[in-house]
Amino acid sequence: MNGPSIPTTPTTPPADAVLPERSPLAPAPGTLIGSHYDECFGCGPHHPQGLQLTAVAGEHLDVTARFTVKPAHQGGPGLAHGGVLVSALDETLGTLNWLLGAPAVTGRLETDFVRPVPVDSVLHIHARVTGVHGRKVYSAAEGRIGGPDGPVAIRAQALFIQVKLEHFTTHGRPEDVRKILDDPDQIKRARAFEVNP
Ligand SMILES: CCCCCCCC/C=C\CCCCCCCC(=O)SCCNC(=O)CCNC(=O)[C@H](O)C(C)(C)COP(=O)(O)OP(=O)(O)OC[C@H]1O[C@@H](n2cnc3c(N)ncnc32)[C@H](O)[C@@H]1OP(=O)(O)O
Repeated sequence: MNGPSIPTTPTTPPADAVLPERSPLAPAPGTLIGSHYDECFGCGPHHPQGLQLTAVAGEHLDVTARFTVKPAHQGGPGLAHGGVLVSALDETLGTLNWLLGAPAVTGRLETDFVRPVPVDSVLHIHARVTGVHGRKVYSAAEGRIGGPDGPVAIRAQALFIQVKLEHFTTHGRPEDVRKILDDPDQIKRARAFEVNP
């Protein structure tokens, strides 16, 4: 008999997916994409144990990001933990949604670990949208070490699903949601999405 069903939806875009224009609200090419939430594990500047990843908007529907592997990120001795690297790619892929002007969450993320990443390495990440189909955003990323043109250490393909802001207000722990709603700066960032959902 068959075992439990495993989701097999591919993360490559279907033939009728489109590559939309950048949102008019997208950060200009070459500018830093600010953190979407100060306490985000991936990009929050106020998260002391977080990855504190910074991402810069590309010319098209693409971003570049840098992540420095610290001793706290070890899996094997002196080597980055694979799950931490996946988080860095997930976060970078998430920043693509600023270019599309609509919030989205990861539905599926497939990763190839190509070579080990030592502590102190800078992972140079490039991520791009590969297609949009309704609420589904298809994307891909690779992380290189030794420089932006160095060898690929990790690559991923993802499917993000666009959601309304209520996704966060409904499901988040109430005290954290309340803190955001009480912070005019954070609201401004969230509102940037609402103008062009
Ligand atoms: C004023 C408020 C202030 C708030 C401020 C906040 C602003 C923040 C802004 C931006 C934050 C970005 C944060 C980035 C952080 C990095 C990214 C992450 O790590 S995100 C966390 C990890 N991901 C999750 O926690 C998702 C958990 N899953 C879900 O919530 C649902 O399953 C969801 C939304 C993904 C889908 O649920 P459905 O009910 O909306 O939609 P259905 O109908 O199930 O799916 C739509 C289509 O997508 C496919 N799909 C869904 N999940 C799939 C999967 N896992 N694999 C393959 N296909 C999937 C389905 O087959 C369907 O396809 P067909 O339209 O029928 O062709």
